[in-house]
Amino acid sequence: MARKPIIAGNWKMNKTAKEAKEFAEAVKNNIPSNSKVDSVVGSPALFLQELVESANGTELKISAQNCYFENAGAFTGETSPAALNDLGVDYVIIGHSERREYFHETDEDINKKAKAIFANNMTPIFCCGETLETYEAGKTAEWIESQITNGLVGLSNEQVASMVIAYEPIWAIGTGKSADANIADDICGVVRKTVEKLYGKEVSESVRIQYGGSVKPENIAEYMAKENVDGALVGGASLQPDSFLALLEAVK
Ligand SMILES: O=C(CO)COP(=O)(O)O
Repeated sequence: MARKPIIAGNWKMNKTAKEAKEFAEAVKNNIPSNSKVDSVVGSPALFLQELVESANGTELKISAQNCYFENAGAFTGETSPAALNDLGVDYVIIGHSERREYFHETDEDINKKAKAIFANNMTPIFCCGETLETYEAGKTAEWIESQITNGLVGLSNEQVASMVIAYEPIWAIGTGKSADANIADDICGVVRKTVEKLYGKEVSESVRIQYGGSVKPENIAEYMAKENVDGALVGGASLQPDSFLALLEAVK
């Protein structure tokens, strides 16, 4: 079964409401309408409602960048997955290395979030990736295996088959130092093998795996040409409409 490419922008903590709206207006009707690629924008929670309304009926899908694992209650400052689903959000990015590092999220938290996202009919974009130290020590494969094993525990075959996993080496995020496409393919292959070991071949052939880390319009084609890379999770180069659209156009 051919996997449909998926390009997701991760705006991180950027833009104002006005800028977010301008982006959606500029992009939503210019997405290649051949359905060759799923196009997603990951926005701060503040602008999700505006973006969902603006993108309604178009090819542009909207993602949150995080959520909590409970639907409601005394959790000051958190975002409810039930409320995200109610807004019309389709995807939620979880386990980004910035959240793991600055907000101390553990594999266990991320696993609970994955379950809560599925329970609320949305799709997780589950991030994994290693530090430069782990990479240089030659321990990337075992690190990724452990993040996947712990992060996906208890999910059903059907859920894992339908989700998106983003491999983002921390040393390539926002550094301009992207991982070589062969390295990205190798580690995305480790992700797929790990999924196969845990959930079987049918699931591993369905799950979509993105590479992330200094992807831009000029280099995205190199990654997309690789067997195990089904898309990209893009930070800086997803912020401007022209650049975001160029990423989509580059997917053949
Ligand atoms: O962290 C990333 C996307 O989630 C990658 O960010 P950059 O594309 O800015 O390197």
